[in-house]
Amino acid sequence: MTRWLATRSPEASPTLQLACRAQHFRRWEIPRSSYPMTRPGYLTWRAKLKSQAASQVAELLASPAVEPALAGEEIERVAALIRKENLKSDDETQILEDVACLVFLDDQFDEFEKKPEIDEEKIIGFAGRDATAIYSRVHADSIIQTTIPVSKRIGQLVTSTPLPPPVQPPSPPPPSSKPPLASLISSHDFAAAAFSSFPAKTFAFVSSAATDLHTHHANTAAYSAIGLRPRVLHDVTAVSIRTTILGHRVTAPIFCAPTSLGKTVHPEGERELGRACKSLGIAQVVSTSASFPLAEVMDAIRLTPPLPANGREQQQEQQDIPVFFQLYGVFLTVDAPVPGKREADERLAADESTHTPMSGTRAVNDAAGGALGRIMGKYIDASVSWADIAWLRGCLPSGVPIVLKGIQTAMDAVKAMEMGVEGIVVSNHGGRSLDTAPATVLVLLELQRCCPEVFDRMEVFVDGGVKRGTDVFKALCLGARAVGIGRGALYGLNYGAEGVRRYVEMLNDELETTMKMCGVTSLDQVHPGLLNTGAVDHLIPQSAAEEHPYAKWRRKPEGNSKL
Ligand SMILES: Cc1cc2nc3c(=O)[nH]c(=O)nc-3n(C[C@H](O)[C@H](O)[C@H](O)COP(=O)(O)O)c2cc1C
Repeated sequence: MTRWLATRSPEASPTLQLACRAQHFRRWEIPRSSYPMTRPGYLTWRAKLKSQAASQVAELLASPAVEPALAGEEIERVAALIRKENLKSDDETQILEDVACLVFLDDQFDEFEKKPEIDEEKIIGFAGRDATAIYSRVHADSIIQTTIPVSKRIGQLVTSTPLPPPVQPPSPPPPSSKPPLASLISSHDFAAAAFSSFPAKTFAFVSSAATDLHTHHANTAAYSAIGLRPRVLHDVTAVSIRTTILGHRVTAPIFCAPTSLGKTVHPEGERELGRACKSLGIAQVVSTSASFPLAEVMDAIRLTPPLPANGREQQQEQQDIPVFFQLYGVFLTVDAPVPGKREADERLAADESTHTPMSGTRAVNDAAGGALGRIMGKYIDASVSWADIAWLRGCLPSGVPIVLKGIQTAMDAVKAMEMGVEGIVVSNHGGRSLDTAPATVLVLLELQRCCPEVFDRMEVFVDGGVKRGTDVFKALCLGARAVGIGRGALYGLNYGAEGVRRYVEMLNDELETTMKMCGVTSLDQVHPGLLNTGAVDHLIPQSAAEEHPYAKWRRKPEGNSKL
């Protein structure tokens, strides 16, 4: 359906695209045999299919799991299209009907024609009436004659009727519906723009998270559940959000978290992200699964001219922008010994030419799908353990910091501190690894409660679900040195470096506003007392112990059972 929609209507609106993909939603639930094999039976069956698919799809689209959320009118429009309302007067409904017909011609016509009950008159009727009408609308004889080779017969029937002269489709195909960058003013706007303009597979790969998405949603929801305690009557004329990360000065406590396969979003992928980070004066962590080798990312960064210094005194920082990987430090991701099960990514086949030069692995599809996330599974070593941290330290030149990314409990934060690493990222991979793992801001609270000393002995970073300047502020109040942005940076990258800059500057502005409203002017003034965490306190473990607080029963080893 998607392919034929692109042919029939390259400029199809996002709602039409959705309706097109969803029009046969759970069709198998109402088999044709459940209605009499007569024409009235057929028509009733079709009407039932449409109304059931429309209401099920509307229900699904309204669920909180759908991100970014769709407006009620958009959902209603998708449902109306699936119901094929106003077929004669609504151009989009007509396009949807045409696409269904084209799919039939392409895929099912030959089988249909062979059925004994289908006589010549019906075929000629269908070809002369329906197919010719579509043909006239599409205005491109190549569609029927060349791209449906199996249906030669229909081609003959159609082309034997008088037709308007073929008109070439507009070239080049118009760009997908991407709103102008200047119209985007929130992280949600960027996500919506990505939804309407990324190819379906790219959006599935970037936005997806593990299984039922609980952790993915909890990351953001936990920030909303924490309240601010605004303080008034402080002089907040000038605020500074500058800080340092592992000894390097940066203009904001925000960094681009490592994300793989940047080319799926922008042809210059991580190189373009690097240009944006350099001109912003913020840190970038480059993934081992980047679309470019590290040296090429570094070249792009080196060649990026610094922007003129602005109010945040960027110029000095631009000489010293930390790129973490193997230069300024090593971020070792520890929360994904195996890839998470990301079903939205799994369901759509991957482009098998997608590969990651640093790991040397490539996308592969099979009957179950083709998650791009599987690429990582091909080189991750599930046997890596704490002992390897000491080994890694021995391999690195002295002074190169190690940061463990993916710490999710006080126990592991303490262990990391004892191993002497310079930093940790409290992260659950943006909810992409293990569903129902805790929201990361709650893990910061756990560290505050159970092992506050870690904040003095290492730099603690956090990522996951940060969508607002208030989120950044809350993380910093709870001891984070800086926050990582994963998906958001890729949604910005949809518009190139300029988009990433707009995205980060938008968060910076929101952060500054929050600081002013809370009566603080620099990041060394933030502290947990500026927050009300009452709504989540009961979720925070009481100690850094392995034991469950009260459930003590343990399974007996096999063989000792008295039963
Ligand atoms: C498309 C995508 C690819 C990612 N690839 C990596 C990766 O290669 N290595 C890694 O440590 N984390 C990876 N992550 C996780 C991010 O570094 C980060 O932890 C997460 O995205 C933060 O959550 P957020 O997207 O809600 O900001 C990836 C995340 C996304 C969305």
